[in-house]
Amino acid sequence: DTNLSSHFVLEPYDFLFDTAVEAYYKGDWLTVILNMEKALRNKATVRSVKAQCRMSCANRTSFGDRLAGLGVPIPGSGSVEDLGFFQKILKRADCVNSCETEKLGSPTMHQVTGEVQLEFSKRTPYNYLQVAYFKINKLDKAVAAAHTFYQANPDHMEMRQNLEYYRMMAGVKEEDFKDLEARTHMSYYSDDSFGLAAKHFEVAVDEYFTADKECRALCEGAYNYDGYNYMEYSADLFQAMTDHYLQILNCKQHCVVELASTAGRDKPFEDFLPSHFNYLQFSYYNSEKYEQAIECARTFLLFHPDDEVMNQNLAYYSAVLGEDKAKTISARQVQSGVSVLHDNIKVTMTPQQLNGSQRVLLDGVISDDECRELQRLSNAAALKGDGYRGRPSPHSPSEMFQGVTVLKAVKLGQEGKVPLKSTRLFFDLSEKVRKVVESYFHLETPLYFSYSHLVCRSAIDEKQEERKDLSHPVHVDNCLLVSEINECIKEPPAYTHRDYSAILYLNDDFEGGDFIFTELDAKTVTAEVRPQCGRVVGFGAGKENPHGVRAVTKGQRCAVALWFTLDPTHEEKVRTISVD
Ligand SMILES: O=C(O)CCC(=O)C(=O)O
Ligand SMILES: [Fe+2]
Repeated sequence: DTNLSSHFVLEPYDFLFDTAVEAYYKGDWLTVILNMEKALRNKATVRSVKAQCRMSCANRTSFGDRLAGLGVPIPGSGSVEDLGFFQKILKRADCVNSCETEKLGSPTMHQVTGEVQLEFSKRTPYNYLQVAYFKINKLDKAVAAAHTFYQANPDHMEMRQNLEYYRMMAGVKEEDFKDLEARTHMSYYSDDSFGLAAKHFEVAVDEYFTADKECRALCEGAYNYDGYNYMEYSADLFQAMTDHYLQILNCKQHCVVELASTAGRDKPFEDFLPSHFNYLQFSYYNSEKYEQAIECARTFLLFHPDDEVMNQNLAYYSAVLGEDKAKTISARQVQSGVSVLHDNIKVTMTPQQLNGSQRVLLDGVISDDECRELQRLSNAAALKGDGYRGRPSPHSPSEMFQGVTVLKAVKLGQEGKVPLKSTRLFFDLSEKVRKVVESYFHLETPLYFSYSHLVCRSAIDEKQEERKDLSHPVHVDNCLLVSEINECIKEPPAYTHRDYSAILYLNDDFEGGDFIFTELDAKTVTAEVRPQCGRVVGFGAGKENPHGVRAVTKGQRCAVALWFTLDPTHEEKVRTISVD
């Protein structure tokens, strides 16, 4: 074997960690330090090599976001288009594998147990290091290790006392209290950072995008299923690959939350990226750089178009700079997947215009092509799944009803019964709606899917005469409406964990079918929404929003009904396949 590099093996960090812990109990402080420091270094190396390999392999086997090919179905195994796509995934996995092997030794050597992962995420190594440094009189390092550990364990009394003790010691300096694990894109972000100079926030925004790219790259590549590699995975290969692909998608979607989270805080920062632009515009305003302030204000408004304060700021900066000049300055290009409120999404009606609270009507959320594809998916699923054109409606004898959940769509995709591309679109577009709703209502914590349902209702032509009923009776999504007494009972069997709802409409070529909001009496209509492609009605799922659907008297009405929860334990099954 002439390939020397293939013999290189980076020492696995779990092994180093164990060695250090063993040495700790023998009081061999130098061995603790040597091995623990190396464990931390090697863990970081594994992560960055993985990110680099995935990024460079993604560039070499790029398939962008489009699936290429002809889309000719092969019975029972997806379509040619899906297979071409997965061939590329396999090629990429191969590339990632050899890249990692070259730089780390066999990648399987660096797989660690969940327990070890947990120790590192709780920053336990710094607890050991703190003692060891202290014992050999490396005070500055002991302080930094203690501080680093404490950031992730703010309830740790002993470390708090240690820190107080260090603070009083001679020779300890303020700058010794540093967080050795601070993520660069976080380092300027704290509650008192308003006074900081704009250039710090510029750096933070850049670093955010770098971290985002890295997080997404880490989602790619060869995954293991409980320790098994792809090729040994016992399930059908096609299914293995689709599972994998969904994991990647899911993993990438969690990057936004991941990037806004930090050790020692149980919640992610609210609205992480938009906040950066808020700080930035404020800093530019302070230094009278109005052009930049306008740019940042506009960028912030991409996320929160109706934010009153920011709109006022923008008006003020524009007046100072001159309206004509201000008009020529546009928002910064924020990478897709990070910014969700594109210019083409518009708030058509605010809660006030809809005569209620926690209600919004948005337009332009998805395109005409996307609407058509989802409607096709619904019809294909009805054909392949539950018999032609669905079943009698559970709500009205005058309509037929067909529904497909994401889980069902994924299954049909895996069985080759509907194009996987459409399944992905269902997945992606519902995610887009989720982000838009989360962002519009300025939620403090992430919104999780609890159920997603693509639903079409079709009028039965011969049953429309004398019709008085609704297509969907007035109800509340998270409690049982008793309209006779104007009450809503929030108890099972109602889906009490639902916190927000959104309906994404796909078409308008039918008669009837308007969405209505009512009072708790289920009679007094407070607002009406005419469905159309790309329109979303989003609302709180509680008793403030009783709603229903008027009779569909001709044609087919299709919509994606999405229910969200703030409680991660109720996250929808298909979206929670865990990774890493
Ligand atoms: O399709 C609609 O417009 C609303 C449906 C609805 O409210 C529901 O399914 O809970
Ligand atoms: Fe509903």
